[in-house]
Amino acid sequence: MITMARISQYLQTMSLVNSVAVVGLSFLFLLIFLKRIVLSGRKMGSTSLPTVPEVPGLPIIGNLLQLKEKKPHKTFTKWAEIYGPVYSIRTGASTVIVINSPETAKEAMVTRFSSISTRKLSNALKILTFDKCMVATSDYNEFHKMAKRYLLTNTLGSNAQRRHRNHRETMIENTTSQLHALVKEDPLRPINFRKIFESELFGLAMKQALGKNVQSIYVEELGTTLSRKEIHKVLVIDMMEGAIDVDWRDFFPYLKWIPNKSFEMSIQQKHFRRMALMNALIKEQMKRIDSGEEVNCYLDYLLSEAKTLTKEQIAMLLWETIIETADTTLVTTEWAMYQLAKDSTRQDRLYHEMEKVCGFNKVKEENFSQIRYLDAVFHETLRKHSPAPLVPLRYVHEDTQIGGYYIPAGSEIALNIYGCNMDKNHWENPEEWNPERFLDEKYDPLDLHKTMAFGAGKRACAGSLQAMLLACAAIGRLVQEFEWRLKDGEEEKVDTVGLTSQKLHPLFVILKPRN
Ligand code: HEM
Repeated sequence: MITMARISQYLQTMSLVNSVAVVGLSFLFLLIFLKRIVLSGRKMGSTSLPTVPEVPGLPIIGNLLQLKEKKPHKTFTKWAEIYGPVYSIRTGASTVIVINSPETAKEAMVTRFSSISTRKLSNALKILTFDKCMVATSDYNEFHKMAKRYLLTNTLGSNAQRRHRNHRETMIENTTSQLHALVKEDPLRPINFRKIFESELFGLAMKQALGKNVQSIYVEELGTTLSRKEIHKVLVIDMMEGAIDVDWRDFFPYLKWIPNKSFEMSIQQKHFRRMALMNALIKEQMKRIDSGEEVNCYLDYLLSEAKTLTKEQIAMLLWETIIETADTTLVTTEWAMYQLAKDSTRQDRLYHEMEKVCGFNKVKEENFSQIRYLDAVFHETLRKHSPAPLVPLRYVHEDTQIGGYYIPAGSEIALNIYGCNMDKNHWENPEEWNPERFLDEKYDPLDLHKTMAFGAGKRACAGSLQAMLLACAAIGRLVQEFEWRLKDGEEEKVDTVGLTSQKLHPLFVILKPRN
């Protein structure tokens, strides 16, 4: 009986095992079948294409250790020589497709834009951009379109730039007269060019945004009065530093439940101080507006036109124009003056070409299109010293293809503008600063996109016109007024720092006024 019972139990177990096995096997076959269908479906679409080459890395952390030094654009460019213009890396849990040639970058930014129009922000940038509440970091949505329209209409479009011309002229006059005063004091003393230009540029940024070049302000939420220098630090310097702060949880989102207190406190504090200061600056200007005094500036425009925006959104959009004006144009102008001070032959050439067009008159914006060499100096500086070397990461929200490779949804895209502008297949001797390359007939003097410096497509730089007008006016006038020479030992100081390619060491020059 016992044996029979055991046999029967055995048979029952076996039949259960069999049933489970049959169900299991059927499920497995179903999975294989479904996978085949999915794959064959993909084959018809983008996945008949090869996957991108991978840069070998380590388990779990991927390529993070290889990116320790803070200039990933340079590492990416070196890898492009080994793996080609499109390759993938792993930063912890994320796969990032890095694009390094002008052709593939244009394909990504223009042709494939609809599949990669959203942003992937680091934890620091999520806080500092008030969760994408800026034109430059928002996704391509209704907010973006509305905010960009406001920005172009009041500040950055060509009509708006015409209306702001007086600010540019004042800025250039102030810069040159301060330089003249310093040279008069001591003709041989090296001058810190950045100190003067940075302050003047920041003044212009505040006038365009708020209608006033504020010298100091009491900030109630901070319980203190901030000087002009402190205002610049809170709105520009701290923000640029915070933007590249790394939270290790960016790379391992599955560990986001582990607190990273020191990181959070530092970023939240920067954000709090920036918002407190913006609120105080806005409040002060509201008093002006309430007293009936209107000024052509972004604040007045947003308050009268953008009724649906919240107080925080207005503060963020105003701050956006301040930081964007104050940083990249400084980077470009400082590098251009470094190159010209280093190269007296090219400096003389620029001077004489301006003389041919303007005689002894001060160079004006109307003259720019006739002075091809000025345009060439500007574009060559943008190419060699790409102020925005990496575009903030984009997110691939549907399968797509770039450069003949299959790019799966869920990847992130890093557009290496520096790599595009240094691509040996596109530029002869890319390491050389050679404005003459842009004198070639094939370049249209009015084209602001001779290099990839301003990006491309729907998200191309909205401030390219302003950047060109400011940088060319400054470069032109500075060379008309002075002979530039680098301070001894300055030539080797070519290292960069930060999110943009700012010179690590401020530019020190010896100036000789021209008669
Ligand atoms: C030499 C100076 C500058 C360079 C090299 C530069 C570079 C860039 C680049 C590469 C992008 C594209 C980002 C992307 O594709 O995601 C961009 C976007 C943008 N830039 Fe600039 N920029 C400069 C100056 C300025 C200035 C002066 C402003 C404004 C005051 C400005 C405002 C913007 C805005 C609003 C966007 C976002 C456009 C959009 O998303 O539709 N930029 N810039």
